[in-house]
Amino acid sequence: MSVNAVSVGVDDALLLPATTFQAGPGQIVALRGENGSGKTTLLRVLTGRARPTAGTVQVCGGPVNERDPAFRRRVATMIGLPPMASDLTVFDHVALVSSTWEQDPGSVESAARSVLTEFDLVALSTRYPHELSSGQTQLFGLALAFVRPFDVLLLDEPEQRLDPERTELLARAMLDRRASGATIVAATHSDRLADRTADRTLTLEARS
Ligand SMILES: Nc1ncnc2c1ncn2[C@@H]1O[C@H](COP(=O)(O)OP(=O)(O)OP(=O)(O)O)[C@@H](O)[C@H]1O
Repeated sequence: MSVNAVSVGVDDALLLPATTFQAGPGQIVALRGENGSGKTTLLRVLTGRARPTAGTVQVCGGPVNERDPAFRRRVATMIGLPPMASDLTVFDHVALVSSTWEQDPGSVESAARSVLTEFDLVALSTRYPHELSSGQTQLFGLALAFVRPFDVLLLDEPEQRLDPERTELLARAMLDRRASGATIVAATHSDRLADRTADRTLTLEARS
């Protein structure tokens, strides 16, 4: 991933000041900075949900294009909670996402069970989304991001609503995917998560 002098502006507002960084396979970058410094905007640029006003971006060696299935196959994101179907259980959702990306249909159920175990959600497998606490909902969203294969994972404050034990589950899941060669960029306000996982920190400077 290569970000070169990328900035984002809307009318007179500067959402992201000029930012440059690189991240390779097997690296975790913690994106730090105070509220409003541009972390989510940078993640949105990396997913293709926002266009840079200036600068260049490459993800997985090519241009960013959310509409390209090959790009989406390689890049997973969790920016806010994903939409959820009120009449599908936690297990149904996770299996549905897994089945979208898993080449071998016979592996879907085991992949779903594995990620539910990883995020301590097995006991909640048969619940509906509206039957989860806020922290459990966050874990559920994370399970939907982590159940699928990816080369690049973009996370926006993934530690939100999590207690220290569940934050540790998240850290372990991130380190596990890093060990498999993934590049992870995580915007976070958690010193604990950054200290535990990050190879590098990129701090966006606040504007006056
Ligand atoms: N559509 C918009 N028009 C103008 N300014 C915007 C717009 N969207 C976001 N901003 C501004 O862009 C700046 C960066 O927002 P962004 O959400 O990227 O910050 P952040 O670092 O993720 O903040 P937080 O830590 O609060 O999540 C903020 O000052 C925000 O008010």
